[in-house]
Parts: sequence; structure tokens; C-alpha cells
Amino acid sequence: MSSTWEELCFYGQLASMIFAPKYDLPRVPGPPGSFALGNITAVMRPDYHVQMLEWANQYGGVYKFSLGFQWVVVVSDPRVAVQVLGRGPGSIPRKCVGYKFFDLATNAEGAHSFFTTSDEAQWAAVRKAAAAGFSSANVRKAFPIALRHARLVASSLDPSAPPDPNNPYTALLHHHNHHNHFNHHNHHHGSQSHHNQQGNNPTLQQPQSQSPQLQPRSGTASPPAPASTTGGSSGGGGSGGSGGGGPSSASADGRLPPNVAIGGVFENSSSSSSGGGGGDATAKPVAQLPPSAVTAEGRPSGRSAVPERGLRRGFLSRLLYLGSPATGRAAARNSSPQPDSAAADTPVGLDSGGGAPSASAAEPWAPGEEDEEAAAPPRPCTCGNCGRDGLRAQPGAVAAATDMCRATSHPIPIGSDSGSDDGGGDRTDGGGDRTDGDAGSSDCDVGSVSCVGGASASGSAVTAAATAAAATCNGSVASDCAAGVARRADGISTSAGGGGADGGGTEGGGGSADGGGGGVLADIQEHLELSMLHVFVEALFDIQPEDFPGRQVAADMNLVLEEANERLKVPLRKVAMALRQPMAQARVRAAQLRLAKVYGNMYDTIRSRGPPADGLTDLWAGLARLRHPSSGSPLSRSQLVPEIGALMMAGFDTSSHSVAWVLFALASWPEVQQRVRGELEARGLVAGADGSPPRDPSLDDLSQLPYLNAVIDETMRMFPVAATASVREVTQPTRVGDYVIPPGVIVWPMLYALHNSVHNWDRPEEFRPERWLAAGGGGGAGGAGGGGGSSPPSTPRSRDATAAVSETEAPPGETAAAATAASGGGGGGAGGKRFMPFSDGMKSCLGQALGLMEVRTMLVVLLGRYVFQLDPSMGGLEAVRRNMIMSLTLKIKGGLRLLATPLRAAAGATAGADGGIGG
Ligand code: HEM
Repeated sequence: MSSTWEELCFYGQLASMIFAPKYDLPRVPGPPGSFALGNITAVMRPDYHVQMLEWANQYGGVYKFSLGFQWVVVVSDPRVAVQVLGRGPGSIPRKCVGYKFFDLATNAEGAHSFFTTSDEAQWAAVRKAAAAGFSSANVRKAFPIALRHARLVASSLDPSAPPDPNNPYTALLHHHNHHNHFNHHNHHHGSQSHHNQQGNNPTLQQPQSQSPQLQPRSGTASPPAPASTTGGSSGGGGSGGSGGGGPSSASADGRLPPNVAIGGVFENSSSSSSGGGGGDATAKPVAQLPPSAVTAEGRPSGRSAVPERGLRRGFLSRLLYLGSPATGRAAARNSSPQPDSAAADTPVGLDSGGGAPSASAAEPWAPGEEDEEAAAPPRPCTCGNCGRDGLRAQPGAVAAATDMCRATSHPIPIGSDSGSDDGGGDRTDGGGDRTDGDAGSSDCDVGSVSCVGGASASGSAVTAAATAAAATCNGSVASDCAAGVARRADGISTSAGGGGADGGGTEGGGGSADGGGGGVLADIQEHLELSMLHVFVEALFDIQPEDFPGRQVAADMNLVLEEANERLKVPLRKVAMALRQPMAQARVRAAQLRLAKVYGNMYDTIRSRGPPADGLTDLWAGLARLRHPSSGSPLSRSQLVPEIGALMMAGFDTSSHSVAWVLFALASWPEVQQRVRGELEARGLVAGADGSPPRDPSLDDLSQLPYLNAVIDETMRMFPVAATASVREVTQPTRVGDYVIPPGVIVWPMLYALHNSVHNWDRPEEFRPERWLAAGGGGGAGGAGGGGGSSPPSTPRSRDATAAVSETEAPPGETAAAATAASGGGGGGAGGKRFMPFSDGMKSCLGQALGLMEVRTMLVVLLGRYVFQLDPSMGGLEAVRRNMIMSLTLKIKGGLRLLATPLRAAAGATAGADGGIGG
């Protein structure tokens, strides 16, 4: 017996020696760190994702770094990432370790939402309840809403449109105009701005600025003409044109001044750049990021161009990133409430009563919590004016809601239960009725004739002027070309020749043409945040934008997320801020409380509607039906409010910044923009030079735009908004690639590194939408530079516009090089899923079909009406790249200032160019 026992012990020990986990953490490669601090200082940069990418390139697809005593294993090897995010062996539950800071943005008490909880039952219940809200049918229902808001955004950018008090985005623009008008004029009439000087600084130049004619001209508002499709190669230079878009003419005719800065950046924004535009016949079809802005030591180079926070501060301050959270645009907006905000944007008073979040929300999903709201029956609004099904005011807000209702016919202002609405009147879609321009059907039939003048305007510029243009073309092609209004026949498909994307002549346009109309300089990021927020609350919660304090919510969300992001890097930051910067700390707290109040009011609205009708699958209905998984009782306020906050956070920040990045890319690489516009034009989705609007896109159109979708994919690859999502924490010994990792280690599948690592992609630093088109395809849709015309992509990646993307595999246009590239320490090839902007596995994005639809709709509407250029004050592509910040999503610090020039003005500019000396 005793020998048997000894034998058992022996074999037991042997087994434990064999099977005991052997941790491989020491073997995992990674950057050296300093004692105690590890690599904390290296990740203090606001763009720490760039640092992580550099390490990925250097150390491979699985590497480690340390945040003091916390080890982090970063994964950018596709095979390993899929494993970690998936369900099978090697998957790691999404624990809330890194996420808990984002609870700051979803409720005031730090309670976990399903997005951040490690309670799988909570996650499963909410995900299931919400999932139906994102069905194809609901995406279809949301489309007209997205379209209406896209049109509102578009009309808000039109300098010739009269201010529309019902357009929330016009209000956004006008607010800033008031502030900047005077400066604008002063500055505009100055001779040379520092932008020109800035443009001479090679470290700040955009790629296209190497050709002076490609410099945006915010002062004269002469953008590149829309896509040339007739193969002009020389471009119309010239300094002619009488500057129809100039401020004096604008003010003379009572129009909005063009080029008016948004966001208090005027001093940097309104210079005139000299030089007319010859076309850039040699523009590279492949746009390339300049070599890394980071030195070999991992330090950003040339960062002086960007306001650097912390460099001159002490070490501790820098470590804790004690720059005020109010330094960012978000905070600027937050700390200076908009005086002319529409009533809908009334900031939520902290003490306005009603709707206050429950304070006992440390663990909101604890079963057995009393559901106080379930006991309070909703009372109908007494205004007698609603007439809208299911809208009822809460008891405490009936009077206010009634007032509101009388004024606006929408009873419950979400942002304020004080009822301080000043009456916005009925909502209009701002777009006005209009007939769909059937421009595409009346295309001129002479477009196959090349325009020898080189400065031909594209079809997109003049398509809607079909009749006139056709008559002109039919009469005299040559003279039309000289006048800059020659048009092509049929957009993409019939142009002859090879696939140059950069229509040579289209960058021309040296001067503004009479009547050009000019453009508007806008912080487009701000417009997009607000519009996506509106789409979100209207489509998913049936809450009208005028009842919702969108601007305040967007500003508060930005502020809080930025702070959350800093605390994620340094958990001690809250303490440090309280000591060093109590006011900043107070601002964050105030923003949190305001957000909590808004979410609380949304909850009240949902509850006040009573039980949702059978068969209703809207998101709000799903949430209203939600029951606690164990008790089966309806969720209490404190349980549901954080879930609403989490959905809000996930739903608008991502899609708005995805659009912003695409517009940034298109402004940075104009030849790509032209080609997109050519594709749109072929479907009749581009405005005419006479200002006639394009037809509205249908949902089906969205999936029939292969080049635009390739551009979106390429942007999401290069600038994935959820750059650092999907952090996990290992709770048991887990194999990650070739290594067994001990519990307590954070495993971080880093989407930004996955999408940009040299181990995964062929020349990842190049912005190359063609990589998403099937091999052999990718002919220029809009341009005909040099080689002539183009053909449509041979294999359009048409996608169901209501379905989530399925193409998370390697794109077809990628070469085999990337697939065979070494993947570094993680082992395994780099094939498989190298593209997952919506993450992967069971916790991947729930709203991706909705998000993509919103992104595409906004882009189609905007690009069909405007040419976008990067404002020189942005400092060019490289400066923007350095100015990327991670604050849950990847965004541009300080906003994205773009010059939006209506296509009619762009066409006019081309005509002016032709009439000028260089034409
Ligand atoms: C283009 C826009 C979007 C992108 C790039 C995007 C990306 C992502 C990513 C990467 C994740 C995973 C996050 C993680 O694991 O930490 C995620 C999760 C999520 N997204 Fe999106 N998203 C977008 C739009 C939306 C929209 C419009 C909604 C609507 C509410 C939404 C709702 C969600 C939700 C609810 C989750 C959490 C899913 C879960 O935990 O089960 N997203 N998104």
C-alpha cells in the first residue's frame, strides 16, 4: 500500500512537471523598458498606437511591453488575433481590464455596461436584446434617416444656401462664422499667410503639395475640378478667374462668406496660396505615406509642428499626462458652451431635476434590485398636440414636456427636462423637395472625343447640366474644351484606354471663376459627430434630433473618452489630476453627469412608451423588453442606463470618425477623390455644374460602388477607428501564438498594427484602394490621365448594403508577398484575416451593417456635391498623422478642417483656369 502511495506520488509529481504550465513570457520579444516603469513613457504619446505599430514591425506579430508591473502582450499576427478573439481554444474572454475606464462615458457611477462587463450573462442578454435592432430590415429602415441627415450636412456646407434655422448643421457652421468673420476678412486680404510658409517646410507638406498647383487654396476657393474623364493630361493652369468665391463677392451678394473657419482655427486657415494650377499629369496613382514620422528610437520626429503637450512639463506631469483634458477640441467645445445653440442643444443642467441617474450603480446587474420605474405607469402628455404613437411624458416632466410639445410637437426633450425649449418648429429635412436629377440619362454623346485642351471639366462637374452641356458638346467639342465645360459621355465605362486614376487635367484650375461661389471651410469631424449622433438616436431610439442635445453630448463624450483613454494608460491619473488640476477633473465629472442625465432621459422615454408593440424589433423595443437573466424582472433604471450609454458610445463615435478618415484620405489624395466621383457620376449621383442636385442614392446604389467601397476599406485599414479595441486579460494559462502566457497578463489584439504591419501587408504605408479590387481591375473610374480612359473594376465587390461585411479576409488585390511574409514571434503565416475593422469573433461589432450604411450614405451624398481639400492649417498629411489621437476611437486632435467647394464652383474654377494665362 505504502509503495503504491509512493508510486502515485511519484507519477503525480512527474505529471505535474510535464503538464504544469510553463510560462513563456520571458521568451516573448519586445522593447527594453526601464526599471519599475517599463515602457510607460514610450506609450505616453497621444498616438501610442503608432508606437505599438513600430514595435510590431520590429518585434513581430506577438510581442510584449510593460506598463510598470503590468505585462501587455500585443498581437498583430492575424492567425493569433483570430484565435484570441474567437470562441475556440486560445480565445480569451473580453475582460473589462482596459475597458473599465470607458465606463466613465456610459454612466456616472462607473457601473459596467455589457461592453465592459466580465459578466457573460449580462453581455449575452444585452447583445441578444440589441441584435434584432441591427437586422437588415432595420438598417433598411434607418437608411432614409441617414440619407436625410447626409443631405442636411451637405446643404449646411453650401455657401450659397440661405441659413436654415431648421438645419442643425447650419447652426454649427454659423456659430463659428460669427466668431471668425472679422478675422477672416482681415486675414484673407493679407498677402501671404504662414500657410504658404508652412507649405515650404518639407516636413509639413502633403504629398500633393509637391506640386504647387495642388495646394489647397482656401483663400480663392479654387479646388481641383472634379474628375476629368477625357484624358486631358496637361492640366489647365493659369491664374485667371476673378475669384467668384472671394469674400468680397460673397458679402456683396449677401451670401455666406466662403472659407469661414470652424472651431476657432481661423488664424491658421484662410490664406491664399499663390500659383495657378496646372494639372498634375504625373501624380502618382499610388499615394504613399512619407516615411515614418518616428525616429529609430521610437520618438516622433518633427513633432514641433503639433502642439506637443507635456514636453516642457516635468517628468511626472508628462507621465501622468497632466495636460488639461480641456486642451483638446472636445474640451474647448465643452468648456465654451455654444451661445447660439439651438434649443435642442440646450446643455443639460446638472440640477435641473428629474432623470438623475441612480447613484447605487456599482454593479447594476446584481439580481433582485428593485425596479422602481416598472411600478410607475407612464402618463400621457397632456398637450393634446402630440399625435405620435407611444410618446408619453414621464410624471415629473409632463408640464415641461407639454410646453415643449406645443412648441415643437415633440414632447420629450431628451437633453433637458427643464423644458427650456425655445421652439424649433417642426422638423424639416432641410433638403427641400426636389426632383431627382436624371442627369445620367441625358449624357452627352460626344464624350469619347478627347479634349485636347487638357483642362476639360469632368462629367461630374457638369453632368446635371445635361441639356446645356450636351448641346455645347454636340456643337463644338474643341471650344467646349477650351471653355472648360466639355463633358464626357458616360462616366466610367466608355472612356478608352488604361486605368490611370489621376485625370491629368483635373488638378488644374488656377483661379476662381466668376460665379464660382467658393467653398466653406468646416470642421467636418464636428459635423459628422453630430450628424451620426442624430442618425443614431433617431434610427435606433426614435428620438428626434431637436429633442436631443447633440452638440453637448458629442463634446462631453469626446472629453470623457479622452480622459478615459489617459486613465487607461496611467490608472493613477485620476488622483494626479485631482491634486494638480482639480478644475480639469471637475470638468470631466460634470461632463459625465450631463451624459448620465441624457442617458437617463432616454431611458425615461423608452419606458414612457409602454410595452413595445408585438413584432417591433427596433433597438429601443429590444431594450424595453430586456429582462434580467436570473430574476426575469424588467431592468431597473440603474441597470439599463449604462447599456444605453454603451450603445451610444459604440454607435456614433465610430461611424462619424470613419467618414472623417475617408474624407481626410480623399482630401489628401485628390486623384483618388476624382476617381470616386467619376464612379458616382456614372450612376447619376453627382451634382451638376449649375447647382442642380444629383439624384438621391438608393440603398442598392451603396453596394454598387466598388471603387468607393475599396476606398472605404483602404481607409479602414490604414486608419481603423477602433484601433486599439478588443483588449483581453488572461485569467488562466493561455497559449498565445507560440507562447504560454500566465494569468494576469493583458493580451491586446491591436487592430491598428494588424492593419498596418509590414508583416501582414504589402507596402502598408501606401494608400492603395486598388488592393481591394480584384487583380486586373481597378481601372480609373474618373480619370484618364496620360493613358486615356478607364474601365470599371473588373470584379466589383458589390455588397449587400444592409449586410455586415464579410470580406474580412485578405483583399483580392493583395500580392502574395504579404501572405508569405514572416509574422514574427507569434509564429504562423500572415495569411487569413488581416482586416478586421469591426473586430472578429463573437464580440465583434454588432452595428457594422448599420455603421457601413451610414458611412457610405454620408460619403455618397457629400462627394456628389463637393470637392474636399485639406485646409493648409492642418499642416498636411504628415502633420495630421502625428496629430492622431486615440480616445477610444482614432481621431484627429483639433478636428478635421476641410474646404468643401460645391462642384459648380469647382467647374467654374476650371473655366476660370482655362480663361487664365495658364490654360
Ligand atoms: C464604421 C463604424 C464602426 C466600426 C469601425 C466599429 C467597430 C467596432 C469594433 C472594432 C468593435 C469591437 C470592440 C471591442 O471588442 O472592444 C465594436 C463593437 C461594437 N460595436 Fe461597433 N463599430 C462601428 C459602428 C457601430 C455602430 C453604428 C453601432 C451601433 C450601435 C455599433 C455597435 C457596437 C456594439 C454594440 C459593440 C459591442 C459588441 C459586443 O461587445 O458584443 N458599432 N465595433
